[in-house]
Amino acid sequence: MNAAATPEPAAVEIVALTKRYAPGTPAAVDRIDLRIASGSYCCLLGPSGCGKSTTLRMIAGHESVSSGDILLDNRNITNLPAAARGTAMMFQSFALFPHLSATDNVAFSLKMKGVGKAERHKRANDLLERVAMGHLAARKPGELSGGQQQRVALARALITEPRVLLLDEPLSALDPFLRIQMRAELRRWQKELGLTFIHVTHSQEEAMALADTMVVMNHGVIEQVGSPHAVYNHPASEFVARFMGGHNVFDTPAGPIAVRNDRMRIAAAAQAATGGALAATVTDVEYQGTYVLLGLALDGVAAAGRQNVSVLLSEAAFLARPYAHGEAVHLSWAEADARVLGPGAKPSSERAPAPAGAEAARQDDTAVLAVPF
Ligand SMILES: Nc1ncnc2c1ncn2[C@@H]1O[C@H](COP(=O)(O)OP(=O)(O)OP(=O)(O)O)[C@@H](O)[C@H]1O
Repeated sequence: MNAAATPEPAAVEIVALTKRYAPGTPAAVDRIDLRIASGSYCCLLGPSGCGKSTTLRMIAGHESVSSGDILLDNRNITNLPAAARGTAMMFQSFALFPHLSATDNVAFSLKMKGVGKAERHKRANDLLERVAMGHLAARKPGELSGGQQQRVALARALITEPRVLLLDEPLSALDPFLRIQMRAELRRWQKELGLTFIHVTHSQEEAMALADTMVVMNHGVIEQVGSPHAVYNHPASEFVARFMGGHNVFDTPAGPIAVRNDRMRIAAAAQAATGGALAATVTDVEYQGTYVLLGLALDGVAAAGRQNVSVLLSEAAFLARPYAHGEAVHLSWAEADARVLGPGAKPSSERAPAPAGAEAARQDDTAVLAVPF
């Protein structure tokens, strides 16, 4: 790649994409449809085994497709070899050659293509300059920090002039501090390069920090697609609300609802208005600095798995009225903060007609005193 030139980003379209590893087994990826905007940062997110890496590998051409299509700027790349697709992959472990310098690692694919030494070294060093690694170009991977290795891995992926960069858990080999630092760098590079990035992660926090578009997957299907703000504020299903965290799910006569834990209203049991607020007991008080996280158990609720509720208070609110372990309280929320949850996506074999709207926010701000059943 000419370090000064930025290739046009490409839009990726996935149509009814399916992967079944063996006949008779459930599909690892089950008829998913997705359009990823050109020049955007897309995160595929979901629990282990949900099919996100399989999806990425099919886009990369490292895994065959059982059925469906993958288009890159309207060009059907489904059956093209990996090297002919216009994609490049950056792996979790960076997969650098330990015996080669940073320059030779980056230049490797050009060498395979028969590009002369002077030319390939120039292009590799230009790219290393671009990721602020020019001064360490002669070092081998073992002489570089994790973050520096990641920059070399990025330069190596970019040397093939990809239109789309595919990143498979690119931060998970780094320690937590470096992970946050490199996350910011990835985002900056994506904006600077203007490329389409598709990044697989199991971390909600990472996806929220990076993505223009989040794709939440479960059991081989897509549960929800949207901006981090949209997904966090309007989870489409109970799975998304629980997987994203920071939400409580309650059963109500109208169906399950989600309420963000920072939108919960809490009052001492003695002060609460009678009639309907949920009685609960504080089971845990966790100081988090800016916030204090209260863990609570609902009183007298039989439904397994939904008894535990969390409430996030600002430090100031908590200091103004500290709650103590074992204290009896009442919980409620404004109706505008309740999100009605749809049934969630199902694998195509079980798929029912589209769920009803996922959100039932109202304009009024009256407290709902919903009672679980
Ligand atoms: N090579 C394979 N052969 C058979 N089954 C596979 C293979 N690779 C993955 N699977 C299965 O396909 C499903 C999806 O796996 P995949 O690796 O795509 O999930 P993932 O969401 O990326 O999970 P993780 O975060 O653990 O990597 C899982 O049930 C997995 O066991």
